[in-house]
Order: sequence, then structure tokens, then C-alpha cells
Amino acid sequence: MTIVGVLALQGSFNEHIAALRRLGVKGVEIRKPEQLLNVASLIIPGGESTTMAKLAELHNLFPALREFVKMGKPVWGTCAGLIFLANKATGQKTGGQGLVGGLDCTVHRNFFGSQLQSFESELSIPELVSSEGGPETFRGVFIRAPAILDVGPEVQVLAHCPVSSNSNLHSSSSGEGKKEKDAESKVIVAVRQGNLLATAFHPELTSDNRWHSYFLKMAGDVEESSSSLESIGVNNSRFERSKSDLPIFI
Ligand SMILES: NC(=O)CC[C@H](N)C(=O)O
Repeated sequence: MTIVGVLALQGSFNEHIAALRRLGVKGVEIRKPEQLLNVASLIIPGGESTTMAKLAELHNLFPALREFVKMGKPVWGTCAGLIFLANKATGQKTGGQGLVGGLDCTVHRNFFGSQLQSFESELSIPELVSSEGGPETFRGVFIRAPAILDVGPEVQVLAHCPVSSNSNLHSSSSGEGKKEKDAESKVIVAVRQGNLLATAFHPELTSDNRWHSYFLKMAGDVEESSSSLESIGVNNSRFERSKSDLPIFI
């Protein structure tokens, strides 16, 4: 049985493990450096990246995580996990925070505002659309989410999210960044660089398994033939939730 490591310091690791289980894959909780030796791929969940970084330091996990990434092992970061993987983060708390790095991009923490500005959006993600049909979009759940401000040449952009140009987003960034954002009226919210995958939103909080399947396929854990929509458990069920149902990661 395929085993995927899920960093389990804080945040939505249980939800990732449940999503993997739905695909017949075992997710194991990773809390210590030596546990990384037992897994071939890793998910870094959403949560609160400053807290997660403090816990990672406490458990002396950073060197092992950086080594894992350097070895080219598949790693997927969601939300706070994306921040962990980025080479550069802005909007950090005073004193900054430890990053694993490896993903050639600049990420802006809390780009969309506070917990109250959390939202859901139908995202167009061509990589997830199957030739066999199925949903054209993916429902992105953004909770105090970051956005990716720029990417290096090796980085493939998988999804953008529209932003309204008159909104108060990105308030802590430089005026220049804001101008750029206004001009584009969309920001990058999902990327891939080789074996690194990052999403600013939370696929593990939906019943749509396509991102998990995509990661497993990328990690070579799922045969191409078993990735048809039926076998990967894609369903069209949409979920509705109120903002008060959203997990609080701050
Ligand atoms: N949903 C999330 O993972 C939120 C990330 C959080 N805003 C942070 O900066 O760490």
C-alpha cells in the first residue's frame, strides 16, 4: 500500500489523511525528522505557518525537510504549506519565520485579508480537467490564504484566482505590488516546479479528490491507468458552508 507522509505539527493534517484514505492511500503523520525516512512523498498542510515553523524548529525538522526537498522527493504544500515551500515570503510576522524553501516564488501571507475575508471560488485548472469529461472547475477554499506574487522560470502556473481591483487586498504590500495586482486582476494560487506542488487553497476541505490524485500521480504512486475520474473518486458534489464553518487557522 502506498504511504504518504503528512506533516502533523498543526493544521489540517487529519483532513489530508482522510482524503488520501478515500483514494486507498495511507497517510502517516510526520512529527520527527527520522519519520521522513519512511516516506517517499510528503504533504505539508494548511494551518498557521508561523506556529508551524516554531514547532518545526522545536522538533529540529527543518534540516530534514530541506534535505527531503533537495533530494527531489515529491512535496505538496497547501496554504501554510505553500508558505513553507516558498523561497521567499512577505507579510510575515516581525522577526520572520523559518521556511523550508525550494519553490522558486515569492508568496504573500494573508494576501486576501483576515479570517473574515475567507472565501470560496470556482477555479479554472486545465491540468485537472480530464479528457474523459467531468467538472471543468475546482472549488477553491481560501482561508486567510496566501497568494503567489512572482515565480521563477522553472515554475509552472496551474491556477489563478480573480481579484477585484477595487478591493482592499494585499494591503500590507508595497504600492508597486498593488499596482501590478490591480493591472492583472488575478493572482497565482497554484503552481508546480518539478516534484514540488503548491496550492494557496485547501483541497482537503472539499470532497473533490482531484488534487490528491494529481499529487499521487505526480509522485508516481498511482498508475496512469487508474487515474480515470471514476477510479480517483471525483464526484460532482459541491459543498456549501458558511464562513463560521471554516476552520480557524490563526
Ligand atoms: N489556511 C492557512 O493555511 C492560512 C495560512 C496562514 N494565514 C499563515 O500565514 O500561515
